[in-house]
Amino acid sequence: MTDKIEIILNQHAGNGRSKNACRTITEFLDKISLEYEVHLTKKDGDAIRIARQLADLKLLTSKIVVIGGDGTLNQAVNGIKSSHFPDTALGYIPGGSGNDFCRGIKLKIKDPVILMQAILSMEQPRKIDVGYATGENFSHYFINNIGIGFDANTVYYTNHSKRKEFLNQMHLGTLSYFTNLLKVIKRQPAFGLKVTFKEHKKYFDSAYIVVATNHPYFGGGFAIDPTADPFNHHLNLVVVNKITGLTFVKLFGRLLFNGSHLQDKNVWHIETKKFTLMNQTKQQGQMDGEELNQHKFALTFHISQQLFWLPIKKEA
Ligand SMILES: Nc1ncnc2c1ncn2[C@@H]1O[C@H](COP(=O)(O)OP(=O)(O)OP(=O)(O)O)[C@@H](O)[C@H]1O
Repeated sequence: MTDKIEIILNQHAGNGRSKNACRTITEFLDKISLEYEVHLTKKDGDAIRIARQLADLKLLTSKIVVIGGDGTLNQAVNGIKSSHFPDTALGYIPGGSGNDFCRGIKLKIKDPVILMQAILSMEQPRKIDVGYATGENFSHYFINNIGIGFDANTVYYTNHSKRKEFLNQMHLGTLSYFTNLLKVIKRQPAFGLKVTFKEHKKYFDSAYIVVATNHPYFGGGFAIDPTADPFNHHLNLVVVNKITGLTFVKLFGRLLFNGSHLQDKNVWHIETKKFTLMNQTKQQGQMDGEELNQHKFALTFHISQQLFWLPIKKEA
């Protein structure tokens, strides 16, 4: 029996989409006379702190529900994992611009109130894979992916572009990503990369796109690895070598059209429980669409799980 909803809201996510979703949900909760409290994020990192504090209260008859984009959900998961009760479940109403996590877990319900009703009716939470990356001064869970190079650079340009807000307002977040993608094609250099997995070491002289991913999607719906599955207790790693001109366009077309880019000679991918990545020159990084800035990353990736109040058929 749920007698209260603790809402973690990032009202800036999705250019107002989260704020609107929260309004309709609180109207619905008022209507059914269910108690709730809205915990607003005011700055970066707030969703970590709020989720941790709520989990530490071990509220047995409340459900915590996040309303925001993938970045806000990422923070809430990290807050739960760093609490004294890391098995605390999280509900989620997507309100971002990309919403890759919900696409990746094949969440069918789009209407926030119907989703809230489904969350309320759930008696048992579902387990879904999340990634976990560690390095020197780095220890984070991620729900979608961590990318080094091309896609991270695209996130960087998208976040710093004046057109993002305009395109988001027009509900064209993916287009915003796409136009910046063209800019990055010109600017992203090739870089050296070392990958270690199982007993193997693999070196790339000219890595270009490097994505460790929990499910197929990045950038608001691009299926970088259509074979990735957020329920199989594995992470996938995709490395694309530097390609230019027509080769790039053709490969990108295959990615959009049928996912056959994975078979191209310039693309390498694995599916495994654990691997390490080291890039030899400083590159931009991204985690669930948030900038990690430029680093020579040395990260070990593991698979982990998080409990969610989300009505999905499959479970990890
Ligand atoms: N009150 C706030 N003001 C400004 N930024 C905030 C606030 N609260 C959280 N943030 C920042 O918002 C970012 C998270 O945005 P989020 O990813 O949830 O939305 P989005 O980018 O619109 O969605 P998506 O990632 O799904 O495209 C984080 O960087 C977080 O620190």
